[in-house]
Amino acid sequence: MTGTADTPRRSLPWWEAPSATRPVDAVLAVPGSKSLTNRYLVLGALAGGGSRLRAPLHSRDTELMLAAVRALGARVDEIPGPGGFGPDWQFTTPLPSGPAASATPARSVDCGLAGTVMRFVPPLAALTGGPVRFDGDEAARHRPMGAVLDGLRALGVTVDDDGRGALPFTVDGTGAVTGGRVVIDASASSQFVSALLLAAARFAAGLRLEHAGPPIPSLPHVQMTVQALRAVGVAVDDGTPDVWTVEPGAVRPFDVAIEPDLSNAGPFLAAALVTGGRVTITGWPERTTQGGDHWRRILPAFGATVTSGPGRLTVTGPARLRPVDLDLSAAGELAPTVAALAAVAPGRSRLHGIAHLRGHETDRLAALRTELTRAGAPTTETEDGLVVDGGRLHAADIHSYADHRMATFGAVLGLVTPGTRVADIATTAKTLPEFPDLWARMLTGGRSR
Ligand SMILES: O=C(O)C1=C[C@@H](OP(=O)(O)O)[C@@H](O)[C@H](O)C1
Ligand SMILES: C=C(OP(=O)(O)O)C(=O)O
Repeated sequence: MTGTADTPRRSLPWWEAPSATRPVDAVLAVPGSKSLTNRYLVLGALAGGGSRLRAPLHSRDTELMLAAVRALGARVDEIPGPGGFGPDWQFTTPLPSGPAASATPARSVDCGLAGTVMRFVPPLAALTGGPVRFDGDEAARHRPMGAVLDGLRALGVTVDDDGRGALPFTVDGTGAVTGGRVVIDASASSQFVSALLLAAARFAAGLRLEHAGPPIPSLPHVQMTVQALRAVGVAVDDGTPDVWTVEPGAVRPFDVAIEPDLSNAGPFLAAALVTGGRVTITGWPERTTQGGDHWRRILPAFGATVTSGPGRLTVTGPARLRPVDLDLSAAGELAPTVAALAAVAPGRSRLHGIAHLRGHETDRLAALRTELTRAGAPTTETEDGLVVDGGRLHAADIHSYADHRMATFGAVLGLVTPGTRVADIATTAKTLPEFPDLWARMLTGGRSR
């Protein structure tokens, strides 16, 4: 997979983005959270047998995580689930730990373009005996991960890479990790912290993790990690900012229902705003650590009305969107959808706190600047965000850079610009393979589940 903001891939099929002929009015269920699914796959590999994920997300990122924990020796069965989005996953055997019985051939983990796989799995690999080679898509080799590799080295783990602090690399586990104190700079990704915390209860001395550097982005995701660990009996102290202590101990088997992915709900909610319509997402949790819950604060800034009832969230669009000035540091993964809304809102919008998006699936600040400008919303990059002059969009061919959220960003623009095409809509399979179908259902006033 290649393509940067300035040299997008050119040979991909184009998707004719449907435009909205009337305000959308739909009630939709979205599949499970990528972030929760991949955390519980890691925790299931560390817990005793029997752990079950109900209604997990089935998508490229989660199938890659499943394949990774299986490659490391965990056994996971598929069990028919009640929902409409695929089977449950049940662990029968966790990861083997301790030294390899004899010299084992290197196992390999394909990270695809999944940040959660490339960051969360190396500490697991260190707990198993023998070498594990990690690689992924070409674009994944540009995503930062030096803090995880250096953190593991500081904890006594052997890691071989080519010195760039990125894929590909090999973790040569002895079957045990000493653990102790480690200091990292997690300003490029909250996943660096989550990665080390998730496996830490199995380190002999546990972990005292300290962050030193500019602020950590996406902090709700760290809170999600802490909460998931506590739910499976792991003692975590997060009482001091930028310091986490994890006590060594067992990870308890669990039975967990995965919440819907609230970040993936975003483009559907955005459809209500740009068409002056109404969209309800079912299964919206009352309390959650998902960054996608920030839609409740973000969408009203554009003039939308957000109401929630038991297990649902309804968004009603205004007659005309207002421009915004938003700090998205807590929920950077929402930025492409927010940028699409800013492009529709007449006037100048400013998005900040998202410098780390340069290390996401693609350099998202460059990609958004390029595509917004192409579609008639002149956009400039700042040190940590974007300035978007919205309100005068026209049809365009939107490049998606192998980035699921750039593809759904294009779909939102397409609602209000007949003739818009989006490259490689299939890239949405990273976290939402059902996207084109759900989008079509939304536009025909559909209900799902
Ligand atoms: O831990 C997680 O599940 C995630 C953390 C965030 O990463 P960053 O901190 O790199 O933004 C988020 O953007 C990503 O989509 C998922
Ligand atoms: C940044 C994202 O993904 P990843 O988990 O690959 O970092 C994302 O989904 O927006």
